[in-house]
Amino acid sequence: MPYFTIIDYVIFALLLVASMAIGLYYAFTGGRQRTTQEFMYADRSMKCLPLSLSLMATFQSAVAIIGTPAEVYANGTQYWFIGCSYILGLLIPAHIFIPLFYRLHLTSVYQYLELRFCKAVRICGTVTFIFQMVIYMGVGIYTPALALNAVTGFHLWGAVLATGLVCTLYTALGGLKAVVWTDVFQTVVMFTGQLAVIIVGVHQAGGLSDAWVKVRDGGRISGIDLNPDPTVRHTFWTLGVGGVFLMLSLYGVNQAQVQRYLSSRTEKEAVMSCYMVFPCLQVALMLSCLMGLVMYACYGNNSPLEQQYITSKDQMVLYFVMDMLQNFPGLPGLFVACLFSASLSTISSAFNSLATVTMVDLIKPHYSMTEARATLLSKMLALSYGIICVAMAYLVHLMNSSVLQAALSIFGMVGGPLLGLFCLGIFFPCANSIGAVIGLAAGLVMSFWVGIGGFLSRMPSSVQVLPLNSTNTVPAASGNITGPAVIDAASRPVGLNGLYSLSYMWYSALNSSTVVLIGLVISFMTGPTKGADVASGTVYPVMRTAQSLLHKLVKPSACCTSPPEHTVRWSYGFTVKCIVAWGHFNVVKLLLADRWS
Ligand SMILES: CC(C)(CO)[C@@H](O)C(=O)NCCC(=O)O
Ligand code: NA
Repeated sequence: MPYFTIIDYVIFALLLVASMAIGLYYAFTGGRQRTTQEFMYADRSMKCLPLSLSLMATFQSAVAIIGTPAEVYANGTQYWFIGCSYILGLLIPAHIFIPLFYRLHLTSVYQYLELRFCKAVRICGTVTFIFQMVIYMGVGIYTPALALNAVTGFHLWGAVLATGLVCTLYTALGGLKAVVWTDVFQTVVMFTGQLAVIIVGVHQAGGLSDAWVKVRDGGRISGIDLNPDPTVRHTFWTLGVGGVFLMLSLYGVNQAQVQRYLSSRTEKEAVMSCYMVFPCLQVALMLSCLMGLVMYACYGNNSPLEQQYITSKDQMVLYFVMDMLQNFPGLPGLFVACLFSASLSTISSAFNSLATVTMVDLIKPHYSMTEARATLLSKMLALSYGIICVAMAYLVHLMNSSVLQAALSIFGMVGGPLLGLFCLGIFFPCANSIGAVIGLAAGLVMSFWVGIGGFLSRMPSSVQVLPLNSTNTVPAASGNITGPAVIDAASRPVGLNGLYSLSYMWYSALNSSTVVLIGLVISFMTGPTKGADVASGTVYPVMRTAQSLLHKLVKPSACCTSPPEHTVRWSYGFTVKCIVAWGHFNVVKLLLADRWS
């Protein structure tokens, strides 16, 4: 078993000490974290650069650092096409969600739901968010600790507790300012660690051109896969289009991110920071995909998993690092610091956003209290979520699919319905509160039905039913869940199994459109909201914007004349119905696939 040297331990300890120091700095400077405005929104004075790094770091944890290379090693670079979804996935938040939320001067993104619908919808949204983030936090803290434990024998719960404790302390003491600035520092550590490993790895593989030849001959460079089948795990459509919905749920309506947009000095800077997430995310994606390729260049099909040095794909990256970097004292430590940096920056954002929503959405509306007391309570909340996080890590212990897929499935299963709820409010003025609550519930039911159904139908017992042809035993593909999806005509899933085998990358899209569709149907049945009753600034004028754009394109001089109101409303409604019907047509097709074939 590879081992850690003293320098490695020192580097890892330095990461924790430096993060703690940043937390203490913001606890004793500025307003000393004595108001909720400072604790939750950094006095709404943040600049664009730190915000953009922090925005990226929030959903980039050890899961991505070890999950993405493992994915690329096993199945090639197809996953890289998720980068295409970043374009729309960030442009839409920048131009629709951010201006709308920023101008409402919200205290939490769920306050929007009360403004647009009613208090009950706000509470439903908040509770769903807490549920999502608490599970995700567990995955985030457990992943690096487990990998470290499996590969070096480092104490599992020691690592969980050390990171959990440090992270809780600096979040509770330093507030959002500390969270953002530790994110910046941790992002630098993260990129440096990955880059160092890639450079040394390429060197070990015999240089750049040798490495390239190996990955190319090993078939790891995937061309664009335009297969429209929604059950294939990774194609251009599942990643590039399904991914947009995933990105919207994370970068458009997630409290952790909206909190950062709201804490910027100006609306323009909030939009800019969202734009700047694009290059940062692309760099992060590139580094982790390259890491997978370098691993392949070094091991070929002879993976340490194959040779049973390790027991799961998720231990591969760390094993690779320890294996290749034995002769570079300090580098293994740097990579472990990189792994934990990624996770610290994620769970600190989770603590802070959870403390914020619990305070702002669940406690403050019901109990009046002084500012000092509210701030103290927020800090206590951050602390309690730290404890919950460690407890969740224990639960995640029980999950057993690739961590990357697990995390992205959570985003789709719980974040998807939330995205649908916000879209229902923002794009459909006719939606009412009853529609919103029932729509959200329907979305969650759909999500757990498909998500858990999919999970169960992929369990070993049902796998045996499939014909055992030679394609099922590709060496790099361990297990049926993550193997190259070779679905031939005979084993193509039909009926309900068709729905269960839907690619997890579509979860967000399916669940958010379910919320919108059911929300609209219920709203029309119970009496749609009248245009005049909708609070101002809470809906986005889709048709108005589209038509003024069109007018500008067709005849630049006539950009200010808008068509009569009823035409706008009618064509808007019609377009929306067409889009929703088309989406659901595809789901129904999937369900009835057996009858039609
Ligand atoms: C959220 C995305 C998809 C954005 O690329 C990426 O950061 C990712 O794959 N995250 C996985 C979850 C995590 O790293 O915790
Ligand atoms: Na992170």
